[in-house]
Amino acid sequence: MITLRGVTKRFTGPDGPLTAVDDVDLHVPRGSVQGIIGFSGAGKSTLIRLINLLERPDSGSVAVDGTDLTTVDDVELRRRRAKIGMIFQHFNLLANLTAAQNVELALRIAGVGKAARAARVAEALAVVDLSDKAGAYPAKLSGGQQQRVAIARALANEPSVLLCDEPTSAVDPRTTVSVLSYLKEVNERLGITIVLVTHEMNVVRAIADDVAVMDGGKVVEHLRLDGSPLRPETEIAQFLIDDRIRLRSLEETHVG
Ligand SMILES: Nc1ncnc2c1ncn2[C@@H]1O[C@H](COP(=O)(O)OP(=O)(O)OP(=O)(O)O)[C@@H](O)[C@H]1O
Repeated sequence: MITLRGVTKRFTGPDGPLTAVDDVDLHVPRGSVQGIIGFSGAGKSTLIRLINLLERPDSGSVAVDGTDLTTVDDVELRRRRAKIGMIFQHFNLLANLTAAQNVELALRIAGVGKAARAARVAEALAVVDLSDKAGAYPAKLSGGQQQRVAIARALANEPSVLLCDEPTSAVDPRTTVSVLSYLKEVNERLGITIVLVTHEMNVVRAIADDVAVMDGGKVVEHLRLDGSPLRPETEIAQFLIDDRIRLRSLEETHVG
């Protein structure tokens, strides 16, 4: 469960101060998938990075699983962060490590003992159906496979929350479907709460329960994806749900 209250983040940009995230409230129930959508510069990446305190808010509170992360000391923050996985647009795998070693490194950093690591690596790679690629280096993997290794790396530490910052922006539409299907599986099978940032409505529509629409650092609207017709009120939401890129059904899962 994630609860942001009155969260604001300011930066100093080339043209002076700017408010990237402006007094945002957001509640993500445990086990749900929260989409965050908006145009470039809306504040989406900053908002998701505020959830694990990669960015520290100037004001407001950020509670994950009941603890306000802005109030804990560095040791506790590190412990809490280990339970918040993150995946990125460009996968961020280390090129000189195999898939298994990339996953293992995350466990080593989190202080997991050698004996437990091998089993956890094998389990995490199995979740994303990459057991047969454990010894492969990233350069030998497709974009979709690399993102699945990144998902496995995030899962290895048994997180309660998985933050996904544009996880499908660097892959083709077919691979997008595959990555989304694994994320959905992670959510449903492991009960992990997911926050997913994207600028494509079709990506969130495929898996999210609720979409926060951002504009100018604010959440301007929520769209519930409960099967009922969407009735966007703001112009920005109306524009964003105007599907320009159609994804094939998630039923065609586990490809790419
Ligand atoms: N570290 C930083 N220093 C200065 N300005 C920043 C920093 N990070 C973000 N910004 C600015 O904050 C605003 C919001 O950026 P953010 O990356 O959160 O938007 P976004 O919606 O994720 O955009 P995109 O889809 O392009 O990634 C932008 O104006 C951006 O230039």
